[in-house]
Amino acid sequence: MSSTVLVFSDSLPDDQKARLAERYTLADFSAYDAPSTAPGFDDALARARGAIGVSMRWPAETIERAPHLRVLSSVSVGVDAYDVAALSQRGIALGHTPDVLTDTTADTAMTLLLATARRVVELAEWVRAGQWTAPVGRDQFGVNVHHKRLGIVGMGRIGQAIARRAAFGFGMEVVYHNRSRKPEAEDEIGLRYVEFDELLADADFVCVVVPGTDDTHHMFDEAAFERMAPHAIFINIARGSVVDENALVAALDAGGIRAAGLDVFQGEPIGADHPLVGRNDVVALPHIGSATFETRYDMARLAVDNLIAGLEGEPMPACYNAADLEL
Ligand SMILES: NC(=O)C1=CN([C@@H]2O[C@H](COP(=O)(O)OP(=O)(O)OC[C@H]3O[C@@H](n4cnc5c(N)ncnc54)[C@H](OP(=O)(O)O)[C@@H]3O)[C@@H](O)[C@H]2O)C=CC1
Ligand SMILES: O=C(O)C(=O)CO
Repeated sequence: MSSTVLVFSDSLPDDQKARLAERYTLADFSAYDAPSTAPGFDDALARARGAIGVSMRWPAETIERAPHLRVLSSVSVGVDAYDVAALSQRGIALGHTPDVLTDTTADTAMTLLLATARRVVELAEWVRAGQWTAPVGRDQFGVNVHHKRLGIVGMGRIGQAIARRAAFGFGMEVVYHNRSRKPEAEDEIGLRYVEFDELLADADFVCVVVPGTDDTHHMFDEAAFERMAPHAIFINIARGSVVDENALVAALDAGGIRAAGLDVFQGEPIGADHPLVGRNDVVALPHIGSATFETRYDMARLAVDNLIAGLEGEPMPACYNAADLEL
């Protein structure tokens, strides 16, 4: 009898799903927005040897109800939705999708930088509302991006891709803060390492691209926003959990920072009544960092590669907890 694979989101194109279907019995919950409450989910979880998808939380309690699970393959690079310790303890491999989304996510960060600085969304809406009745003046001016100082918090794969775009494309001075120094990136891109507080105080743009973990939870709190300059623009392409959203609203309201460009929020999806939506000093996007046809396809293919390799006992191309499993 073939192994059961649980598909828990609508993230696999047909050809990639077919690669799984020809090897395994699929328990396919991709039609459900909330698969974990769908009829038959608990039975499928109890049978599954593999699971693949994104945007569903896997706390220890869910993992416990999957006694046969060997491989959990996420169609994302971030693994904050999974209890990694509980997976590793059970010897379950966690696949993820680094690298294939790096450039696309960096492009989205630059989009937010430009959109906030040049007030693109606000002014496009202004045109659409028929308010462009005379040449623009100071009321419509933005601020320059080129040759300004960008502070990046989190100099990993995506942080470095953003830094290259900013330094080589826009002539920006890039400073960074990270858990560990990145000497090669410093040399290649011309980066300068600074302490977190110095970065906050001196940057014209602050962009965060760390993973969502206990350590990074509310890294951007009231004190962090207070250290930033009133002209500074804050960009979050990482996870909503890194920001205390009440503190961000307060900083914007008080003129403590100029604007924010946000791709991610604490509780996604958010509604039109969210305090960070509907204001001209915020560009709010629906978590589209990696959301292009090409990149989402590449992510799905890598996630399927991970799942098949893991279930067939071969090395997975990208196993997040490989080091834990070797212990
Ligand atoms: N908006 C979107 O659609 C997307 C969002 N993301 C988010 O971006 C994150 C980063 O992705 P990626 O660049 O590929 O990951 P990487 O692991 O390559 O980079 C993360 C960096 O953050 C650093 N870091 C981790 N914790 C801390 C901390 N407490 N303080 C300072 N630095 C820290 C790491 O340091 P060190 O090198 O020392 O380990 C690492 O350099 C993902 O985890 C995901 O949450 C990713 C893709 C799309
Ligand atoms: O991969 C991730 O972690 C995302 O947030 C979406 O691509």
